[in-house]
Amino acid sequence: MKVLVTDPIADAGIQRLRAAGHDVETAYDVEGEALLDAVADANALIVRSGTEVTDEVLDAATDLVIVGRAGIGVDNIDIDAATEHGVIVANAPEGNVRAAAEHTVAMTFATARSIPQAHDRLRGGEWAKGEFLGTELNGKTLGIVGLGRVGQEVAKRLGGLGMNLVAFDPYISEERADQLGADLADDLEGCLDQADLITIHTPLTPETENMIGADELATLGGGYVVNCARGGIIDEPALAEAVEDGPLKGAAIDVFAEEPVDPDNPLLDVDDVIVTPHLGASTEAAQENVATATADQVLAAFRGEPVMNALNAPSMDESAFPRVRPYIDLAETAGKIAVQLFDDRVEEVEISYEGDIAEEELDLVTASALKGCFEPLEWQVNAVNAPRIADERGIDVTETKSRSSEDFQSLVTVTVRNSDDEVSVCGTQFAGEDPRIVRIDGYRVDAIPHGHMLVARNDDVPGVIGFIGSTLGDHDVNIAAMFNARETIGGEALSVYNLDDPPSDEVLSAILDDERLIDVSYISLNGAAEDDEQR
Ligand SMILES: NC(=O)C1=CN([C@@H]2O[C@H](COP(=O)(O)OP(=O)(O)OC[C@H]3O[C@@H](n4cnc5c(N)ncnc54)[C@H](O)[C@@H]3O)[C@@H](O)[C@H]2O)C=CC1
Ligand SMILES: O=C(O)C(=O)COP(=O)(O)O
Repeated sequence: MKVLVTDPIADAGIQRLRAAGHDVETAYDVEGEALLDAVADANALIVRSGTEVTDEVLDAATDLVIVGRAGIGVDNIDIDAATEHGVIVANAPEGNVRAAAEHTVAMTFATARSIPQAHDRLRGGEWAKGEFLGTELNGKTLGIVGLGRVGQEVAKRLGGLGMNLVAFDPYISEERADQLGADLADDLEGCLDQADLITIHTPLTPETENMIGADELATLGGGYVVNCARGGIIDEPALAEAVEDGPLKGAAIDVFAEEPVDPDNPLLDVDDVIVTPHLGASTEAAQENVATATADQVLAAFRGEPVMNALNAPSMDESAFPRVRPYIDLAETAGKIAVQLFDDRVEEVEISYEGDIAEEELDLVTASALKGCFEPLEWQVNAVNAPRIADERGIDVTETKSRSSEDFQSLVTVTVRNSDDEVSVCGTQFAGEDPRIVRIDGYRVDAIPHGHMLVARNDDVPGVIGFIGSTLGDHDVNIAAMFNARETIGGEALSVYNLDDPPSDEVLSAILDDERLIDVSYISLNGAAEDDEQR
């Protein structure tokens, strides 16, 4: 597989991918047409904040399985478009949290004591001791906007250095804030009102974009602003003005609405605004952590395993994966068989789990069943976009679970239906990952779900199985295995055949022409392309 890396990541991540046998190509600072060319044959794309992963990039990347973000913020990735394209987006939400928190603490002290400004003056030969009277942080109130992973680490550190804490985060519990010794403000204004210094730790979203403007800065009064989260959350010209002309004493900014920052950005022109070029995550430890975590997610995606930090695909607990894995393929297969037997417009898909499997977290299995249902319809589908495709096409999806199962340890049933009809296909795993289809529409069968299958429904009269066998034989199609089931003697019967080759349309109509046959369906469990080739 080819992995394209378009922002610098630690070598440890690249080595991990190469050690697993993949080609890793680095193309830093590519944009426009060059980026579109570079991604054209990539199976994975690894980025940091420097690459805009747009709909256009995803369109060009026809073989892409995953976009790995070696870091936290994903505002540079069009996740909706990735989902449409069936591409997983995964970030590395843990590895650089401490680095970002430490940089925030460093920036807080640097602005409160004007360290960069004093440094510059001294380097310029001036002993300006009398001009820098800083703010002591001990006993002052820190307002934390966004009390997530980084915000909480900042709370621990600056709380430990004697600051009082007030936080605004509508999505965090009072209890968690209490544990950190922070008062939870009811709204942003309440937080700004109490704070001597605010630090921003939210993601950049439509909700947080420009959430700190001139009015909010006026509410903060004569304090400081630190932003090591994302540019675009604070209105930059308003901040520059509030520091330059009052009321703010200073600001420390690591991130900008546009990066690399435009030299004309007003923040670069104000003495009491100190700046760093998006360095929050730039420590050796953080970079090694996020690069290896991202490489692991790419490897999991290549192996078809759940991607732990996927933002647009079902993920699961690593320890549960071995128990669930056999059912991922089985559900897909049951979906493929059900939809090919149904042969009508699908309005509803029901996935039922019975027995031990019902105890597990099954989002991934359900997504896989949907993939199976939609793939024979030749929709571009995978487990990432299958739930969305169902939603967009108005197909109702229901999942049911029952801890008890009559005959088997675990059963997965996929039922496709519309208001006129339905087909259900039920599968299990025998010991050692031996998948079987054990029921089709209530008929008890024991079919190996593999390759080319023929499912016939016929009157239960003598000679039908022989007729089907000889018709297939006359056309050079060999039967590898078969299973027959019936409702009542002389009623209706259903037989399932595993074939070595796909039957031509001619054989199928020769079989169906016989009046004893009610229905014959050829089920391909290969890809359509593979099938066409064999035909
Ligand atoms: N400067 C740098 O190099 C780095 C920057 N970051 C950035 O730091 C920020 C925080 O990262 P994490 O703590 O890991 O994210 P997180 O997702 O753990 O926490 C974000 C918090 O913001 C809260 N939030 C969301 N909308 C809000 C709103 N409208 N008002 C108040 N709170 C809101 C959420 O409830 C959540 O608790 C992100 O923007 C991330 O990209 C992270 C690492 C390095
Ligand atoms: O992880 C994040 O959100 C960061 O902002 C770090 O960005 P970077 O990987 O240094 O471009």
